[in-house]
Amino acid sequence: MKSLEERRANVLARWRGGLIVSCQAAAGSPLARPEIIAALALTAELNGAVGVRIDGPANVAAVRRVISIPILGIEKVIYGGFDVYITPTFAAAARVVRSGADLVALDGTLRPRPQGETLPKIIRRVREELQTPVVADVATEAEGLAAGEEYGADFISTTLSGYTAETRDKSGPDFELVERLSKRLAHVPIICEGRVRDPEDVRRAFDCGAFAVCVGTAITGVDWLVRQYVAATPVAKERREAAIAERAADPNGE
Ligand SMILES: CC(=O)N[C@H](C=O)[C@@H](O)[C@H](O)[C@H](O)COP(=O)(O)O
Repeated sequence: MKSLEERRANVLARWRGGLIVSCQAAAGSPLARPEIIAALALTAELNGAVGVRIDGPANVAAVRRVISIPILGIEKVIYGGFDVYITPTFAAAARVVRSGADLVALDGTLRPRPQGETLPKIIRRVREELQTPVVADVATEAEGLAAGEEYGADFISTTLSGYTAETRDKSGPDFELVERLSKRLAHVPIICEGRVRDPEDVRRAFDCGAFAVCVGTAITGVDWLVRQYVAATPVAKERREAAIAERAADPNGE
């Protein structure tokens, strides 16, 4: 098994200044199949991406068979009563590492976690017991500083900005968070992730001090992309108008 330091050095050398492509598909999408996720990941590699972000052990294993760039593994698990869902437990992290991930991203907020686990403890266990570097997915500057300075996360990603109670009002990539964290955390690389929609956003993220940029929906979110274009068609407009008219005619209807 490679040591934590070897893995960390490998990713640092290969990811600096590069693009990570998040290859995910929502449950229920016809794209949510390991062989399709693997094809998306290989497409990313062949066209110059330096890494991929992959959800779930079965997808990680399928991707590992076809690419050689580092895989950032996550496992999204929903537990009733908890808001954290990105690799919420040590067991989830262990599953993606066993399936072939080179590093693990996990919820880096201080929100309560299932099974009484805590962020500092999960980060320590992933690094020590799995010898695997950790990316902390954060929403705020305070969370990034805590994860990077106090709990030993190897990388910080702005993934959750816009998706927590405190940051719900944010739209677009959080360039300000990238800038603040990269100034304050000189030794912890910052990944800009979340709502990066075009190449100009990527340039701006690097200008703000990002170490790497991760793009998902704008590249691999085929379901989302089709919906955006459909929404701009006359057919969609007619459907919207018909629905409004139907509700006006029968306000108590289903
Ligand atoms: C908040 C959350 O659950 N983010 C997820 C994390 O894995 C993914 O759903 C995103 O697609 C990913 O972060 C990339 O972002 P975007 O798809 O906006 O480029």
